[in-house]
Amino acid sequence: MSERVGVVLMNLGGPDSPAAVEPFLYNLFRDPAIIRLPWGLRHFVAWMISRRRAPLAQDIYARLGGRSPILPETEAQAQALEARLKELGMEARCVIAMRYWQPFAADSVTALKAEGIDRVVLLPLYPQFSTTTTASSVKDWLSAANQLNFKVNPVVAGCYPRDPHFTKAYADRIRAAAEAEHIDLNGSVRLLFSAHGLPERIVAAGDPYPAQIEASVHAIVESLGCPDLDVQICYQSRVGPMTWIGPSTDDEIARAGKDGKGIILVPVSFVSEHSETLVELDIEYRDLAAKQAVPFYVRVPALGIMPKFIEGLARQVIAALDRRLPENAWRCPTDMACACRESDLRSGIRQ
Ligand SMILES: C=CC1=C(C)c2cc3[nH]c(cc4nc(cc5[nH]c(cc1n2)c(C)c5CCC(=O)O)C(CCC(=O)O)=C4C)c(C)c3C=C
Ligand SMILES: [Fe+2]
Ligand SMILES: [Fe+2]
Repeated sequence: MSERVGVVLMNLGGPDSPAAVEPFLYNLFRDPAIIRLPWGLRHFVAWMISRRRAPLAQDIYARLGGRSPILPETEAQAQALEARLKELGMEARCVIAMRYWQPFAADSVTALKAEGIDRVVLLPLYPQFSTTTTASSVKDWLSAANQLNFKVNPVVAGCYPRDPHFTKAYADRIRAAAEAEHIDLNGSVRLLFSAHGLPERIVAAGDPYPAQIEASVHAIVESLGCPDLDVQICYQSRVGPMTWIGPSTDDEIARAGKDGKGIILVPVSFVSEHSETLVELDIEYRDLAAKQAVPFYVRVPALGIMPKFIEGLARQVIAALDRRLPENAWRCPTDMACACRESDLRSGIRQ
């Protein structure tokens, strides 16, 4: 009998109602990958921060009708991936595990168990590895599988910061946006590659995320093939009083205004739309760009179900299944094509 394959698409998740905002934030801040404190203190701090931040976050989600679109976007990606894998000759069941809101890892384990799945591929929808995202999601899933006595030895597909399908898909998005707005990429325009930020101390502890963001940006720019492109990486979504890596997206928007440069903004760390693209980028930063007299501000859409991107995911899945790893082993699946180091990934997963 042939093996039954399950693919788990992993993302951060988002609240599905105004009442879900505070518990979603609590789940996020009690994650040891985000707040590195002992258990009791971490839960207390998580409770405090989530209570304090909830009203502000509720206002953000109110602009999206009270809920994050990240789950429907991920469901569409799961469906598209399942269909593409089928075309490639692989019958696979694609399910979703969100890190901080439902469906949780345990829900995906229950679904796969009920279907008698015996091979599992974990597919983080984070192209660039971070201990706060990829490693946290994988650890969370392994722990749910263990608790529910689901005895499979999953393989992890990703990170894929330089995957040619992923990077060419963003290059296509940039070209399409420039064409639609009649913008000459060699003219007075700056490409702002805006990635979700990280606290500096997480990077100082060895997180390879900024290096992988740079790897993605280099590959995207290379595939655009415009030698005189004006390119800048920046980091958005700062939360709380910590020092975050920079430069910040708002500072870079102000600098573009001073330089008289229009902006094409590329949300390079995200593959779907949610509050940080639809509110932060499309409303808050657009307003800021207008205030800073930036000549134009065009935001490139996230990849969603773009066929080139889904093709890349399908290939990641197939490649991961070809690598039969020993129990609990982790190897950077992108090997030579990837900027991360195996040792960083190990410490990220095992922390
Ligand atoms: C210390 C806090 C946070 C770190 C570190 C962090 C890393 C990180 N997050 C994403 C992707 C997403 N984050 C999203 C929302 C979100 N993130 C934080 C905090 C940290 N993230 C908060 C408090 C929130 C909630 C919204 C808010 O209150 O501002 C989301 C969107 C969820 C949605 O709208 O559906 C995504 C996606 C990455 C890629 C990352 C590190 C690499
Ligand atoms: Fe975040
Ligand atoms: Fe990697």
